[in-house]
Amino acid sequence: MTLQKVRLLCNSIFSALSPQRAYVGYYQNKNKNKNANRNKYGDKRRDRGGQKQQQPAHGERGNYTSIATENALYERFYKESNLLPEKEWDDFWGALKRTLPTTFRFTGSRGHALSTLKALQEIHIPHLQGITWDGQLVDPPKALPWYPDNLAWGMSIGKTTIRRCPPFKKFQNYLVAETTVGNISRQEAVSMIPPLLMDIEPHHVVLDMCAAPGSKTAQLVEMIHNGEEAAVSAAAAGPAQEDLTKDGEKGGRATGLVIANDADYKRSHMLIHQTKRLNSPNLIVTNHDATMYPSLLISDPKEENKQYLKYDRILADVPCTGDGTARKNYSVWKDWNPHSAFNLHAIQVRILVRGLQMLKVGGRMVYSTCSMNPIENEAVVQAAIDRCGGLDKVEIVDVNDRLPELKRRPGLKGGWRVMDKDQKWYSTFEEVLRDDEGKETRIGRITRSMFPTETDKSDDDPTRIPLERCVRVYPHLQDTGGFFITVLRKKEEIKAIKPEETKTQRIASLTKTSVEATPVPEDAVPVEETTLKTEVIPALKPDGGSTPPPSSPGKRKLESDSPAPAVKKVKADADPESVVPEASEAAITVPSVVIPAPIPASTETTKPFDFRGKDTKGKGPPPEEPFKFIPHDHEVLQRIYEFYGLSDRFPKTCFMVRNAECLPVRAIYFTSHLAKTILERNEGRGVKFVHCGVKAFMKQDVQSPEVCPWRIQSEGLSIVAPWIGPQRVVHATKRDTVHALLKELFPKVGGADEEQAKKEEDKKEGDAEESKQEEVVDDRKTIEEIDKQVRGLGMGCCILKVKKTEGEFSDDMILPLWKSRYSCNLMLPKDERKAMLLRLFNDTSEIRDSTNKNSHIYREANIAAKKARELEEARQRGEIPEEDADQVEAAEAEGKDEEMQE
Ligand SMILES: C[S@@+](CC[C@H](N)C(=O)[O-])C[C@H]1O[C@@H](n2cnc3c(N)ncnc32)[C@H](O)[C@@H]1O
Repeated sequence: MTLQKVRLLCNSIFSALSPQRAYVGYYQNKNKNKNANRNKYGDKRRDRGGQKQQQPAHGERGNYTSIATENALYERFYKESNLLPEKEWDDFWGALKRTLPTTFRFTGSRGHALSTLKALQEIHIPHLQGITWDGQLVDPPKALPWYPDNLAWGMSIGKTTIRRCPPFKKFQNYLVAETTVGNISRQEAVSMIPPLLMDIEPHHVVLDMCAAPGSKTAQLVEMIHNGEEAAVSAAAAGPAQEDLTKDGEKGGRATGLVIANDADYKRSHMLIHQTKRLNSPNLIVTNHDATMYPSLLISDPKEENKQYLKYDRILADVPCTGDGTARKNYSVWKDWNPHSAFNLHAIQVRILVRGLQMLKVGGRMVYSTCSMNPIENEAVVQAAIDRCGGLDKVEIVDVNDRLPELKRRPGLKGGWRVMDKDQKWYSTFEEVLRDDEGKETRIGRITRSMFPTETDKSDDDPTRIPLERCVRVYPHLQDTGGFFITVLRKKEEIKAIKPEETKTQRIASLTKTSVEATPVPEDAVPVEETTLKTEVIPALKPDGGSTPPPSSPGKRKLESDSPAPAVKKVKADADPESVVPEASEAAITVPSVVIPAPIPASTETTKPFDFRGKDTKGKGPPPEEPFKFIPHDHEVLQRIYEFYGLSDRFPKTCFMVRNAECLPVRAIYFTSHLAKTILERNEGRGVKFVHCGVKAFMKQDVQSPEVCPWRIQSEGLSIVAPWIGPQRVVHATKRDTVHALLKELFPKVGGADEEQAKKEEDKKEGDAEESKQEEVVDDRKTIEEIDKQVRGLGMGCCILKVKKTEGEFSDDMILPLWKSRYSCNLMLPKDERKAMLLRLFNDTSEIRDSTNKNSHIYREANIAAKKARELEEARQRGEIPEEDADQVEAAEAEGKDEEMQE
């Protein structure tokens, strides 16, 4: 296995097992020196009084009773906020201090997820009931009652028990195996809620505005592909005329699209890793500031009446203080303060407003945070609805009847207060103004929109925003983190966005003088306004967007020691191409690209923080490789179609490569029609696309001209497999067949007659060494059910179709197979084989390699693998230019069979 592959595998295992830790890791790196003395929970093992903390038992999950889960201000804030009835306080606070149970979700298509779940329910759960360990009853994992189809589970058992207690140890092996191959994803329970309330259908165009690390994006993508397997199978089996959908996709494929975006360049790449395992051609990843997300062109750029993409569904899982994550995030206890939310409030409102602008009329937008603070929640919803023109334009959807088993509390109708940095409570903005006495210390950070506007309105006042329709989830209700969700529906097109109140205006109301009469130094303004003639997307530069994005807080946790952005005024540069055409638009005010510092003023520095994790003076990220679609009559595509007998109903126009010359040299990717339209129409407009397409075919060196050098890449298997002609398909139904293929590397095909013929041929050629090797006895058995079929196949890549049959398999399966001269081999990594053996056969024994590696059967693969290793080493020494890297990949592919054994 090459170093690069080892690195990639480690990364994906790491992020699959623990997306949250992957995120924390990124920030931990940034703060490496500062945190050098900290333990794995982020504390210094000392409480505030300097006492050494008690260490958790070796191997046990961090127990928050043993580290300082105390922050008097955090406690006071929520106690005095009166979010909950007094009698619930102890439960709430007690839950917040306990370690969060581990929760996980079965991923992939519904059918696939259900079959992985079946193994849990049938093989493991029966053995995990009524077990006592160290004299205590151990809780078995339990399905989260509110999650559909039992596809999400939780467990509170500690690691030591899992390791030592045999039934749990076996269960742990299953969890690790399935997580490694991406069938199970660890995700916090509350974080699974927002996508479930979005009502996504396979034709929807969905935008995930703040998507990294991508656990919710994964849910959205799965929803887009819901039912696709069955639809594609039916279409492939049915007549050609019936499967053309209105959106131009044929063959039952989902026509929708998910665009996942994150403003942080590094985190947008984390997003790619997280979603790659889904192998979706209906996904695009972008890297933009969501407050100014660009309008994407979908009409021909030359057309006069330009059309821009509008979304059926939008998720804004915005950056927030994350104070609902205290059960897993030690920094909340350490760093919480009331003013962290102040700067975030403005960004959150802008993200929500921008989302509502881009939403289709009738479309749904979900706003969520993992904070419990009303300033980041109800206040944001209220302000965004107001800025969009009120309840005529946007309504809050009542989702009380959804997920009936989910325990929740209604949003706050009003009455919340704002605590300033001196820990003083304010009920109205006017009180702040009065207190400020012209010193302008408070109003710089506290804005009018943070206060409730609906408190005094009666329930039947039609102008009252029904904030109680928002959803609050508290830790003690069902042993989760704290979370906030609101579902919004756009009722009418939003023609104008009401301006945010500027600091100038705030000061004007304070001093009771006119706005004009109150000059304010520009560099002291944390939030700017720019009045433009039309609704504008950010200035997109034709350089592919190398302009650094503006600063903003990273994830929900505020980085109190990150360098803060200098507050500066940025010109909102109206690109006429980027304007959303809206009839009768008068002057519309949009926020400029200035984003306030995410941290208290006292820690601000003048050095701008760059999302890319580099100083803005640095070079920035490398430009993304362009996305170029291959002409449908290209000879390479013709060869592929011919070799695999691909149906004419499979689209030839959606294959692309990642090089400016549009040359299929190494990998060919497949995308959906809509993704293609968006990539092509927005080329050169400065939209920062960082990912799209599923690797469908990879080039490799082949010895014989009749073998197609383009093998099907496992990522693209489920996309192309239904359309492959009979000449490259092997059929199986029996459990024994699949078991033998998984269990053994390179099982033999062909009878003794062919073996003998080969030996004689070798002898004739006088290959002494080869003859010597042939003397080694090859005692492998052929696999009866497929032996004849495989013998009849030409060499090269093919697929194994396993059909569900009574008493054998309950689900259909498709697996990649490679036919060599005298053997065949499933092209599956060892981890995947092991997971399947465990899932399908409850078999944990080692994979057999009864082959003689020196025999002629392996010679070709061994040579190729050696060549691949040498080339990779040379590349690492810098002896091979990157443009020749495809040779390395090809050699690797050739040696893939051999690699599977390593
Ligand atoms: C709460 S996290 C999102 C978690 C994600 N939805 C998930 O389920 O995995 C917020 C994300 O917003 C990103 N972010 C912060 N400011 C942003 C902005 N102005 N525009 C877009 N993304 C932003 C952060 O980099 C972070 O990845």
